[in-house]
Amino acid sequence: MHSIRTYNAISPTGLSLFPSDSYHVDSVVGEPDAIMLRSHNLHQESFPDKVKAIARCGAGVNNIPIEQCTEQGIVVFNTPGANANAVKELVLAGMLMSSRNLSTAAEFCQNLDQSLAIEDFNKLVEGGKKRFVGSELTGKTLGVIGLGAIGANVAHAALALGMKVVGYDPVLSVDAAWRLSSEVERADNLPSLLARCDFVTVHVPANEYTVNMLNAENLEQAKRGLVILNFARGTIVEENAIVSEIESGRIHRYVSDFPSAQLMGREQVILLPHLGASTGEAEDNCAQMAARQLMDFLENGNIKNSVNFPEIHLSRTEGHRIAFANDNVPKVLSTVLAVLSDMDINVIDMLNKSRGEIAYTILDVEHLPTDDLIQAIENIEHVFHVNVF
Ligand SMILES: NC(=O)c1ccc[n+]([C@@H]2O[C@H](COP(=O)([O-])OP(=O)(O)OC[C@H]3O[C@@H](n4cnc5c(N)ncnc54)[C@H](O)[C@@H]3O)[C@@H](O)[C@H]2O)c1
Ligand SMILES: O=C(O)[C@H](O)COP(=O)(O)O
Repeated sequence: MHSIRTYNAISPTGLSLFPSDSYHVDSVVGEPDAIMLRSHNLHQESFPDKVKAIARCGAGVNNIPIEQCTEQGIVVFNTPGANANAVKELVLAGMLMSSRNLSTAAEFCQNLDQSLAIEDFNKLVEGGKKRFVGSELTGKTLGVIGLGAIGANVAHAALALGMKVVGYDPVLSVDAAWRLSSEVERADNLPSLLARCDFVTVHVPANEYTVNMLNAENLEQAKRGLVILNFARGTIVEENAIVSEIESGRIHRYVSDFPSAQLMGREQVILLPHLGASTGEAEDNCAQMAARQLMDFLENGNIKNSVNFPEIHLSRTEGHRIAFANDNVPKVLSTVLAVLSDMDINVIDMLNKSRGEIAYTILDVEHLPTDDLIQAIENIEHVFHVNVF
């Protein structure tokens, strides 16, 4: 029986994929084999030795101590692209809310004097509307920072609306580059992107390289009337700089999914309660993908969409499976194979992959591995987390 501890509201569509006769899934499991979560912060928590994997139902993994997990041999998964459409739609909503002044216009209507006679009421409506005259998206320029799953979706939707799109992503993967329309122009740096855009949207992960990526220095180069959209993480945009450029009139609107006390109460700021991935469809997609990845790992040792371990898939053979992780240094695999050879154990199939400082091997052997064999592999220097499937 595998036990999975959950945090946050995870879609039942995903949780129901775990067969109840072989999985115990609950929010109160004390010593789980794996953890499944959304934005719950794990940074202050320690993980019992039994924990083998953590699955983030979503994209951002800044709530998980990845380095600590890697040291403990815990495989961390996320679900790339599973909520990208939901975020794209909210970015479009944010652009429309800003360009047509929708939040202030809607608030104006909610506060109209209901006691007025119908003619006076209508006069107020018609008279008031000139305060909210907006502009159209077609023909405007959108800057997209980070052209991964969400950024590419947003870029393509903006092109379809007749906008020009400029992208900035110096670490774009080859796969992501293949998916991107050739109509997306490339900016070499942030100041040049900011200088020519009417809207700028950020879609990069929160990490040490992206803290305050939009800041006082580069926002000084921005075109007047700029709308900035932040559906990535609060830390990516320097709030003090946003506030001062709002006060200078350079920034027309700041739309953020990450509210803070400093941003509240300003007409030019539209705040949402981290709603980007909160659609039924995205929650289902993320939970299903996370559940499938966890099951394939816990049952077969295969790894797909991990942020700290190599991708690896070995189809099951008739044999018995052993998988182990080790420091990515010479001679570990040959030592393991020598142990098998000394014990007269025949290897049917094998796959070894590495990623940075971690190596991971799946071995299918002819006979059921004994405790002595597992102990012998565990005793080899640099090997950690040996599992039998
Ligand atoms: N608001 C929400 O609810 C919500 C939902 C999903 C994702 N997110 C956030 O959005 C982020 C992006 O999600 P995604 O699914 O597009 O991820 P992704 O991994 O598909 O794309 C991220 C892109 O950022 C690029 N990048 C990384 N560092 C960069 C840098 N320093 N400069 C420029 N580009 C850089 C990468 O090359 C990649 O193309 C997530 O990490 C998460 O924090 C928020
Ligand atoms: O990184 C993500 O996928 C989003 O921020 C979604 O977070 P949530 O699952 O807590 O809504």
